[in-house]
Amino acid sequence: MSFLKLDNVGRRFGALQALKDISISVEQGELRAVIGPNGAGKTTLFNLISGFFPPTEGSISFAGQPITAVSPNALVRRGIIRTFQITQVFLSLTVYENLRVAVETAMGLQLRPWISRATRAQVEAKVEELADIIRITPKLDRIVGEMSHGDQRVVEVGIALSRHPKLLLLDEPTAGMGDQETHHMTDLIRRLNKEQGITILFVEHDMAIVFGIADKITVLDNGTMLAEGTAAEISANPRVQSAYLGNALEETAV
Ligand SMILES: Nc1ncnc2c1ncn2[C@@H]1O[C@H](COP(=O)(O)OP(=O)(O)OP(=O)(O)O)[C@@H](O)[C@H]1O
Repeated sequence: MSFLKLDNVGRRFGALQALKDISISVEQGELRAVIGPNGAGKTTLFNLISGFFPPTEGSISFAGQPITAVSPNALVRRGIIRTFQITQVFLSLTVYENLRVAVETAMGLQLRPWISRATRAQVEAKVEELADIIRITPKLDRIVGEMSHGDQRVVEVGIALSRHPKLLLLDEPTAGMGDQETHHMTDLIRRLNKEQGITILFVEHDMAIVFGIADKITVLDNGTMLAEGTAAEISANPRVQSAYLGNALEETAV
């Protein structure tokens, strides 16, 4: 059984057919990249999966349950987390404080006037665990607003993790990052998938990253699904080459 399944999904905005006849199956534990030129429909696809708006055609299921018309908040509770959706990075707070607020919120503690010492210790342990996973421990006392863009996005991922995602949707996770930050984020994505077992769908323009880490790649073009397959299959697909990859493939020498 597919973990995430889209059956003939389409989305119209008035006269514009932004997505048409999209059928995708993602297995549990998969690391799936979604690629395509600007306007191909990648963000629209994420909006549909995360419940921002429903498809105008077709159906979506997750973990065997239909989710076609389920609200974003209900989907978060079911484990579908899109980074910005729950990302409330407080720029004036430290990394530690941001993670602590996220953990307290996830544990339903935010409205409690008083938290026991045992619960406080539990929160602290969880914050330290998250910091360790995202490799931010040395920067826990830094004010988030004073950190680099790359570090801020890593903190966002840490906050997303506090909600125990089963399916994590990352929209251009390395956009605007330098080499070192890109490497950190790419390594984080891979570890979340391989070590934490989180199924991940990510939109990415950097083909070296896509071909380097994705188990499978879905290629969208002009609202339709052009191809789906492993890196080797996609790089050998003539339709993909002519529609999108072209020189990018030669440059990464896949
Ligand atoms: N809410 C909306 N209302 C109207 N049109 C929309 C809406 N969202 C997306 N579109 C249109 O749907 C098409 C697909 O857009 P989408 O943002 O999904 O593409 P994309 O692949 O994410 O592009 P990019 O790589 O530039 O982010 C575009 O023509 C866009 O203008």
